[in-house]
Amino acid sequence: MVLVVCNGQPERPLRAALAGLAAQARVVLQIAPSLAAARNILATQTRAPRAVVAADADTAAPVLDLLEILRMHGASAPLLAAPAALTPAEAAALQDAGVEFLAGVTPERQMRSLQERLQAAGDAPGGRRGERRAELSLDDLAATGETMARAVAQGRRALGAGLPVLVEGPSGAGKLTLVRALHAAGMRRQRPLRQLDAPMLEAGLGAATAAMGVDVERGLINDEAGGSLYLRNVDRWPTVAQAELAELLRRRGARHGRVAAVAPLRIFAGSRQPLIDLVREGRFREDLYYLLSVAPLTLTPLALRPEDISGMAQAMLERLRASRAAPLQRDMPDAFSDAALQRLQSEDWPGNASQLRARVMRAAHAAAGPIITADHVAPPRLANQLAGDDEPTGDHGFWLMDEAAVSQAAHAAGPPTPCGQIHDILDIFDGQGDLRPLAEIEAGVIRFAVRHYRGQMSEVSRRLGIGRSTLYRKLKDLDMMPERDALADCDAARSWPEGAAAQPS
Ligand SMILES: Nc1ncnc2c1ncn2[C@@H]1O[C@H](COP(=O)(O)OP(=O)(O)OP(=O)(O)O)[C@@H](O)[C@H]1O
Repeated sequence: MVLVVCNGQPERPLRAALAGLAAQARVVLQIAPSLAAARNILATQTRAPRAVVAADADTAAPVLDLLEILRMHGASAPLLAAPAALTPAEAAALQDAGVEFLAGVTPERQMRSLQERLQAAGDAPGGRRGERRAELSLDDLAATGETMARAVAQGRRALGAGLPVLVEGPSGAGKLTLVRALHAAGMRRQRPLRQLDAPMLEAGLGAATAAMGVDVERGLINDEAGGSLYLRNVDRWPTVAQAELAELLRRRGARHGRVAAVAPLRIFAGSRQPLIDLVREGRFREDLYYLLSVAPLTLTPLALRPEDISGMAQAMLERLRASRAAPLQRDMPDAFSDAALQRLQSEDWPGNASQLRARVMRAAHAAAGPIITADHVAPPRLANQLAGDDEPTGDHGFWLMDEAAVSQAAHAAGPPTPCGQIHDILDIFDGQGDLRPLAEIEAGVIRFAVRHYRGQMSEVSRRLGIGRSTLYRKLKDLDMMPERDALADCDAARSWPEGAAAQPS
């Protein structure tokens, strides 16, 4: 699915170009005529978009706002835009944010550029092509806050012992950033850090590693690939791939025995959910869990570690400055006011570090002087609306090419708080005033309960009076598994144990 965000219903030339794209590239397009509509689609879709297009944004601000919404929902899809009039500073701000530019001045040419981009992305599933790499070192990370400092210290110990490292934490918490820094600090830094992600594994582990140019046997068992391998989102790996990986790691262990510390390939794994919970629920192989979790590190949600926020925001700003050419740095702020930092610390950050980064970029762009003030870091106007500060705009319509998504999104359209209100979700009547089928009402109740109890599945199952396995089966039937479901994502922060610090390795 490609999400196309417009300012109002698209004009005729854009509509024609979109129709052409849908037909030629055979992609499902979802058109959101406002940022609020885009947010609703992201909150209700079970499949992440392949790409997001800010179709008629002329300036940098709405594109950066959209980026923040994407980060809030843990969407790592590339964001593409074709703003007509940008100052060099605005262009640099968008580039820093990883926004890609569509070529051409006409909608038709721009959509052709999008089509080429989608084709080019076909060989990089799961990759984050839109994200510019400006690595943070372990020292940089350790300086950002207590939780990070603890995780870094434990990570360093694991590096020294040559142990596989499992990093757990919700979407956008900084797992990959930590893994990159650990890789860069280790003995294998001259060799690449490769990533294997769940979407790459549909055809099995062998096919996925072959696509990376690595033979499973030689690369992963005999370690000829060298460098590091990051097993991203292992909590979402298909069962077959879990079995293949467990077998490979066992054979690798048998081969290297106790000399794993000097083996040329280091294994990292990342999980958005506490893996042990999945083991208990029978959704993750126990043997694989023990193979991967020799040195577990936990990055709790940002909301649970407000002491990390100012250090992270400063680090993000510094990195942003460093990534710009010297003449452009002069126009950039270089510090936050105390009030700005306090404001950042007072927010919930459901999208964690990803969302914070998007906000910092937006603030750096908005600030005219050397200091970022509290006003600059205020949530985008849309966030205020969603938090109920403004009147609802009523602008939640969709012009969609996917019928299922229309009805799904229409159900959740316009929740006045980020977690919705009961009448938005539990409408037992259809548009004609007739009762909805029981299955639909039940789906609404489950959806509401997941939101209401902030993704805490044990609480949801207790309150609904059903077992956890029944709950998970129903979620699966409804295509609402928590990790895929932005409803739970909305409060993923609370599904992690409060105050859970990084575990000793
Ligand atoms: N300690 C930090 N300091 C500065 N920036 C950070 C820090 N941690 C994360 N970031 C930034 O936040 C963003 C999200 O981080 P990252 O991709 O590492 O999250 P993740 O937990 O791996 O996400 P996902 O679960 O979606 O894969 C990145 O842009 C990264 O640069």
